[in-house]
Amino acid sequence: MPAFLKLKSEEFHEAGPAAPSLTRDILFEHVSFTYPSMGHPVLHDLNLRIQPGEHIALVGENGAGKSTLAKLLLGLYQPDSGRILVDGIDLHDMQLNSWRAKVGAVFQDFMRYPLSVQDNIGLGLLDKKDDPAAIQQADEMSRASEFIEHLPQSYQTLLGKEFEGGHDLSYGQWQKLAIARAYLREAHLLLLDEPASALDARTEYEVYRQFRDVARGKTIVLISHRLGSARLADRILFLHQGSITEEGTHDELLASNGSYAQLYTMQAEWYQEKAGTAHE
Ligand SMILES: Nc1ncnc2c1ncn2[C@@H]1O[C@H](COP(=O)(O)OP(=O)(O)OP(=O)(O)O)[C@@H](O)[C@H]1O
Repeated sequence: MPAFLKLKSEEFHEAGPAAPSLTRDILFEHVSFTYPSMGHPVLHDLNLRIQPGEHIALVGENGAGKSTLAKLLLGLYQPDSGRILVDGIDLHDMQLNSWRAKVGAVFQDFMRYPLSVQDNIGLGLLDKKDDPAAIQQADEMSRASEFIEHLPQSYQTLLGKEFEGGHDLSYGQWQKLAIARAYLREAHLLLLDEPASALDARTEYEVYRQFRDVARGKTIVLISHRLGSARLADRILFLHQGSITEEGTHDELLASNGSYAQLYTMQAEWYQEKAGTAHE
């Protein structure tokens, strides 16, 4: 069972209106959220409008609330106060299954299914599961095809340590399959929470760039600590202790010389130093 279904709270609605067929507009209105085990809110009075087809990057330090925001958007948790509207419909009142069917999500704790490569990618997509052309396109986009070609039975290779003869993959290879699976869903909204953290910075950048190019017209929310990938987004939101403290394009945020600019400069210097020592 996918991780996000396990997280699902019992109190969510399965009645109510279905998710709109075309996601036009996502609106966070004064959203606050507190985990029951925490004494203070993780998100405070957050206001955010995501335009249709917009590519958003959510960045900020560890614990700023980025994943929590993504989970609220998926309907895994409900705000304590405020509301999240999709095309004007409160997520709380919507049939969550129909909403999730329109969202392709890759979380840090993505699932690894003890199935063949092909089934791992096409899982739950009856129309796509046996469509090799669609699967191959998704793999090329996620760069999964590079290692699949070298597996003993290519797409039919059985994955997972659970099976005798099952082939295990590296974390980064599993991650590429999860990205391919999300791409194949033809979702209106793609929610990518550190989808490529196990990949090196250059591969992450390439995967995200390709994803962005093929996903034109779809809304993308990317969470990444690598600001080199985040800079490809139409708009970057910098989260600090549960509030959006800076927002704009990469160039605008650099020009404003705030926390984003500092973090970006630090990362750029780090990569330059690393490249320098590699050449010594
Ligand atoms: N299930 C949970 N129960 C209780 N507290 C949680 C839970 N998930 C996250 N938190 C806490 O909420 C805060 C925000 O966490 P969140 O994962 O949203 O941050 P983040 O910005 O995505 O961080 P990171 O960059 O490290 O992934 C943190 O203090 C975290 O410890």
